Amino acid sequence: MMDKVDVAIIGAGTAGLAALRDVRRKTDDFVLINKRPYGTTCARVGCMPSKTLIAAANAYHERTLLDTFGIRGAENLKADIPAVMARVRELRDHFVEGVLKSTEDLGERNIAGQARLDGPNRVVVDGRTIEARQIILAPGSSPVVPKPWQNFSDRILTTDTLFEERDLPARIGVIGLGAIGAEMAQALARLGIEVHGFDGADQMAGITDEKVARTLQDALSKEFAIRLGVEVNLAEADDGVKIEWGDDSVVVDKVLVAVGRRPNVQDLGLDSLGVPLDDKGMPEVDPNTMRIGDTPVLFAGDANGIRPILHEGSDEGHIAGLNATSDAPVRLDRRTPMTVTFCAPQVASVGKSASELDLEDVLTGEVDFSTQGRARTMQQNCGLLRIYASKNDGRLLGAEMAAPAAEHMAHLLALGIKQSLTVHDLLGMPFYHPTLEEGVRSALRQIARELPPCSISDLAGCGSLDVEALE
Ligand SMILES: Cc1cc2nc3c(=O)[nH]c(=O)nc-3n(C[C@H](O)[C@H](O)[C@H](O)COP(=O)(O)OP(=O)(O)OC[C@H]3O[C@@H](n4cnc5c(N)ncnc54)[C@H](O)[C@@H]3O)c2cc1C
Ligand SMILES: NC(=O)c1ccc[n+]([C@@H]2O[C@H](COP(=O)([O-])OP(=O)(O)OC[C@H]3O[C@@H](n4cnc5c(N)ncnc54)[C@H](O)[C@@H]3O)[C@@H](O)[C@H]2O)c1
Repeated sequence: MMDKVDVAIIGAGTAGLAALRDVRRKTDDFVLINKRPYGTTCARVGCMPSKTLIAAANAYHERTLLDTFGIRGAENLKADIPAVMARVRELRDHFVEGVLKSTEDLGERNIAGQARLDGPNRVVVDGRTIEARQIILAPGSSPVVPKPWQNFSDRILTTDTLFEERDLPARIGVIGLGAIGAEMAQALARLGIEVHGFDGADQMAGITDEKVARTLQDALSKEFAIRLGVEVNLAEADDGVKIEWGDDSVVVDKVLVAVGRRPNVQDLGLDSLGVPLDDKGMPEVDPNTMRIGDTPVLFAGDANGIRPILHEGSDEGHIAGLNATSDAPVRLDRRTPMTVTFCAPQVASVGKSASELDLEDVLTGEVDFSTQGRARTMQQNCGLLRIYASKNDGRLLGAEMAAPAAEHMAHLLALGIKQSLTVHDLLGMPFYHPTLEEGVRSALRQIARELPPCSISDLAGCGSLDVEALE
């Protein structure tokens, strides 16, 4: 049987659904093909259940601060892990249900099955061939579990299985301390589990600024064991899994593998497109149109490996949807880069990261949150924020931070970078007292001291009082 449609979308994740929204505005002649399960990585096994678990862990962790606030009796609090996990799933189910509703009116245009390209205008799903004028690929990504570790079967967890656990064991190893590993290792530790975290790299959570990386490592090391720059091996143990590194080892009950995610392209038929593929089997994609070369195929979301985070995947779906339904190419500028990792202190990067700049060649201002007034009142006085600005004109270039409420400061700085603002422009804004944002002002003022002074009639030139309670 051969069907013909205007647009075929492969993948009903965030990118695919964003594409669908734009395609539907122009035509009803489409199909959405999705390999089960439905519900998106974000809602089902990603952003939402992970943040729900983190919220529970942080709520329980607050008890460690209560005595200092003068609030007694915290030692009687207990984390009921089965109840914590049940709430994660309950909320997860709610989020997934909302996603499922968004496609329930598609009828036969919603096809459950694994799609494979058969040339630039054909998709095969369960033996059915569909010819499409334009094809949008959005098949997402999956957790990587190195082959030898797969032998440890149910001792191995990934974020595809973690949230299904009814209870959690006493000892968990977390291998890979990128975004997922840093978030989950700390959450598990805060729930009272003995956590051993490992990463092959020397820095965690994607931080590239060495000073910020060290601050994060010092902070997280107080909560769980961290070994960086190590190569680990797994071995059988009587009562669990032995994690070995160098001459050392530790036995844990389960291991959460968080060493990255791989694009779901293995059986996608990209080789049938007739375009060059790199050594990972990936084609080149124009990030402003999402088109693969001159083909009628657009490639969006985690699977293209460009910016594998949610708002970027959603943008890419939008760009792909526009291009699949317009006669002329639609080129969209991409947003100011921004990432946030939801550990505590939160990690964020905005604009250019330290690794993309020559730090000798830019102005750098920083604030140490250990002595920042508002952070101290809340017992969140831990972290470092570093801002980078151009030596020529003081224009903001980027920032990296491991700081309290970094998610909010990152958005503020992203606005400044997007608007091409200078350090003095930002210092001209109001900074309310006492806020964590006053920390941003301290870092900006440090940079401003390296720049020609602004006019005496400009409040941006107003300096610091150098008094903790007043900054
Ligand atoms: C634990 C975790 C936490 C995260 N936290 C955050 C966060 O806090 N903030 C953030 O920005 N990002 C976060 N992310 C990343 C974010 O979830 C992803 O970037 C986003 O969900 C990717 O969306 P997508 O549409 O590309 O893929 P997906 O949502 O995975 O959708 C792809 C769909 O395609 C289907 N599919 C695959 N192959 C085929 C095929 N051949 N045929 C048909 N269908 C196919 C899949 O089954 C799936 O339904 C997190 C990810 C994880 C795992
Ligand atoms: N808050 C967020 O935005 C958020 C949260 C979770 C996940 N995500 C996204 O999900 C994706 C996957 O996250 P992730 O943390 O799995 O991947 P990642 O690539 O961010 O981190 C993987 C980490 O594993 C380490 N590693 C790789 N192989 C290793 C090995 N054999 N032994 C020890 N360490 C090893 C790497 O050095 C790296 O630090 C990312 O693209 C991320 O952006 C985002």
